Amino acid sequence: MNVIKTKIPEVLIFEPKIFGDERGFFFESFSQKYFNDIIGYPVNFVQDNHSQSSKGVLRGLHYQLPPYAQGKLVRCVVGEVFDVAVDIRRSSPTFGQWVGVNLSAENKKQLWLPEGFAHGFLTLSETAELLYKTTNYYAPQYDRGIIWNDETIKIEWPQLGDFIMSNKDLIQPLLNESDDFL
Ligand SMILES: Cc1cn([C@H]2C[C@H](O)[C@@H](COP(=O)(O)OP(=O)(O)O[C@H]3O[C@@H](C)C(=O)[C@@H](O)[C@H]3O)O2)c(=O)[nH]c1=O
Repeated sequence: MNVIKTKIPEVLIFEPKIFGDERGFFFESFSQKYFNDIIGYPVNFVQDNHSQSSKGVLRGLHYQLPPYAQGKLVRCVVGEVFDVAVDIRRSSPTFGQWVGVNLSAENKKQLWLPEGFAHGFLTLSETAELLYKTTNYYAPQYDRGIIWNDETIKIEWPQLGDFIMSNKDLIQPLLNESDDFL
C-alpha cells in the first residue's frame, strides 16, 4: 500500500498494491494493523456503507457532530467519482481548505478523512458505487451539511453541467453558518 500525502496533513490517499495475473487481480483493500500504523493512532471502524449514484449526482458536503463524528475511508468500486474532504475544525490551520481526488474502480485509490472533515463527491461516470467505512454509527440527529458551492471553500468541482442533488443538499448552510465542529 502506497500512501500519498495531501496539502492537508491529516487527509491521506491510500494506493493499494495490486496483484494481477491471468485470473484477474487481488489486493488487500483494508488492513487494520497497516492502517493504524500509518495513521499513528488506533482507528476503530464500526460501519460500512455502500451507495450507488448516476452521472452528475453530487452528494454532500456531509459530517456528523461529536460525539458521533465520523472518520471515513472511501473507495470507488464501480465507475469514477471526484471525492472531496473539507477541513471544518475551526481551530485548525487548514480550516476551510479542501482536498479533491478522483477515486475509481480502476485506480483503486482510497481517501482517508478523519473526524472533523466534511465529505462530498460528484459522480463522473455513467454510474458509480462507493464503499466507505466509518468510525461512528449513523446518528441522524447529529447529521449536518455544508452547501457544496460555498464561496469561502471554493471547491473546484469538475464541470459536468447540472448536478443532481437531494433536496436536503440543495439548501445546506454555508460553512460559516454551520454548527461548530470543534
Ligand atoms: C448516511 C446514512 C443514511 N441512511 C439513510 C437515511 C436516508 O433515508 C437514506 C439516504 O441518506 P442520505 O440522503 O443522507 O445519503 P447520502 O446523501 O448518500 O449521505 C452520505 O453522503 C456522503 C457524502 C457521506 O459522506 C455519508 O456519510 C453520508 O452523509 O439512507 C442510513 O440509514 N444510514 C446512514 O449511515
